[in-house]
Amino acid sequence: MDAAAHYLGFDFSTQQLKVIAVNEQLLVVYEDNVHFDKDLPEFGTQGGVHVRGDKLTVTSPVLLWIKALDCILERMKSSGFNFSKVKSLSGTGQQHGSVYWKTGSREVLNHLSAGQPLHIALQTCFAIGDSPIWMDSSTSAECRHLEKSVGGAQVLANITGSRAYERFSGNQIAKIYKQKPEEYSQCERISLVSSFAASLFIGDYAAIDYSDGSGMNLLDIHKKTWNETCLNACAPDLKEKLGSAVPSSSVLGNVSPYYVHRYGFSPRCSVVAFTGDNPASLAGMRLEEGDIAVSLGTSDTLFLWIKEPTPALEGHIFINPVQSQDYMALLCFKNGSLMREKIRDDCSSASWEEFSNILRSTPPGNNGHVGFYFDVMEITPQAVGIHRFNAENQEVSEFPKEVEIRALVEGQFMAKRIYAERLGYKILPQTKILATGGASCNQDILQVLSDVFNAPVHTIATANSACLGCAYRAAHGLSSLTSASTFTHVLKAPQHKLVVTPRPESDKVYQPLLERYAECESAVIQASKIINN
Ligand SMILES: Nc1ncnc2c1ncn2[C@@H]1O[C@H](COP(=O)(O)OP(=O)(O)O)[C@@H](O)[C@H]1O
Ligand SMILES: O=C(CO)[C@@H](O)[C@H](O)COP(=O)(O)O
Repeated sequence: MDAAAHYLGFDFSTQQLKVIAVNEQLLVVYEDNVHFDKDLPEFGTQGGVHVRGDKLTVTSPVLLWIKALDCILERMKSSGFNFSKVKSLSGTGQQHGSVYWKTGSREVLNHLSAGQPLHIALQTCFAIGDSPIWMDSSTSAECRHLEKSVGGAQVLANITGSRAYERFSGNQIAKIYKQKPEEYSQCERISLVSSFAASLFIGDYAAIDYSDGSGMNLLDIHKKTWNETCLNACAPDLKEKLGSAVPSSSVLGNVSPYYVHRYGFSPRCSVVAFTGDNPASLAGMRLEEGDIAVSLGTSDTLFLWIKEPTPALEGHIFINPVQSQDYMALLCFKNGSLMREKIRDDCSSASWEEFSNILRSTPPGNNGHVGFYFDVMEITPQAVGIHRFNAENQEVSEFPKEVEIRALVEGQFMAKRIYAERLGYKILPQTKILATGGASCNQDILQVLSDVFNAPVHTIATANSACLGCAYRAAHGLSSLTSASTFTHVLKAPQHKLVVTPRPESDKVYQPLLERYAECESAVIQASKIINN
């Protein structure tokens, strides 16, 4: 690799846009973020999103993401960042969100003028200004229709890696087509958040990559092509609007002249396909066989690198973002950081420090108290509401504050272990948990994770593994142009750091509690079904 080269990774996540630059030794040399609520208050988002009146529909303004890119690049420029050193860049976006480009927008993208910020140049380019995002759960009817069209939920999972999920883009597109047929027909290209962001950099429509494309309920994860039955079940002319999918390490082209003239990028700076934030984290965490990654971002996710896909009715299989002949398994829990923040505000004076002190001073196992905290309709499992059980399995209406905090954190991690084991994952003596995402800086939360899984927890130098993974992917994608496409130089990046090990006797405490948690969970799922019907 070139001694003076830099590689950039961008992360268009739910609450913020982040950027990381690494040097030729893959060490981080620049890091920044634009926080949507705080830095761009004119869009009026909360946690980066707008939750609509029905509480099921959740969107984000597409121009917010574009203005955030203008902001972060301007800040880099003001800080003296030397864009001409950037040999390649890549990026990632929150998964499943979809962007609807109006007919004629390709022309606008092709002819961006360096004198104008992107959010002004592109302000009329979208047929739908509020993009549906991963937190949306308003498409149950579309999901049932899609499953029926292919012969059932398991058949759909066998083809696309997942049964129909409300947030998956195919079902979101189907809803847009049904509710806004005019806007749908005005649209010449549909992007994912990741490929939309890549389009901004190449000044043209960027292809969807295999890995993020696996989160749409449309891509055949074995053949790596769009499945015609799924496309037709969702909306007409969808194949043309999506374009072809490409391997995640593809080089899409060079940055558009816009970036050369406005920011001083080299005209030879390559853009490597953008992917979903969880696939990007997998690349950033450098998972090895037997390891399990837990991302504690806006959502909590758990993922593994797998060779043989066995799609199930819970969880997802995506095409692997590093080796496209392999796969990754993923479980997503919607009530992650925002739920923890809510309980922190109610029970520990809005202070993470106090929250941590309470976790430290309460006993593992919480004297038998277990809780389920689903502020919004959960994905895994499909259930809603707050449910608390005492040691006798009786549902109670309140817990003391310190019991509440431990019940929340233990419950979140017990659910992760139970669902990972149902997917066939086995915790072995050599198992490592690799933690990332905003909450992975909290050692007391990680101690509970370690105790519940009875395995050590490691982190990498930054909690932003998705963003870092994209800087690595930028370097990897470029090297694949000149040499064999391996990820080996990335494996030389700084190693993981051991943060916590399980406390003695953890297994004795949590084995019986896990069984009780699963029993109580069945009652909670049942109660949610009754409320919904
Ligand atoms: N000290 C802390 N303890 C627990 N959680 C934290 C702490 N610091 C930040 N967080 C959580 O990290 C979340 C943001 O995580 P991040 O991975 O950056 O999100 P995303 O990439 O989804 O935008 C915040 O919502 C916050 O709740
Ligand atoms: O829906 C999923 C994964 O299937 C979410 O994990 C989104 O990809 C959002 O990610 P974060 O903003 O929480 O990192």
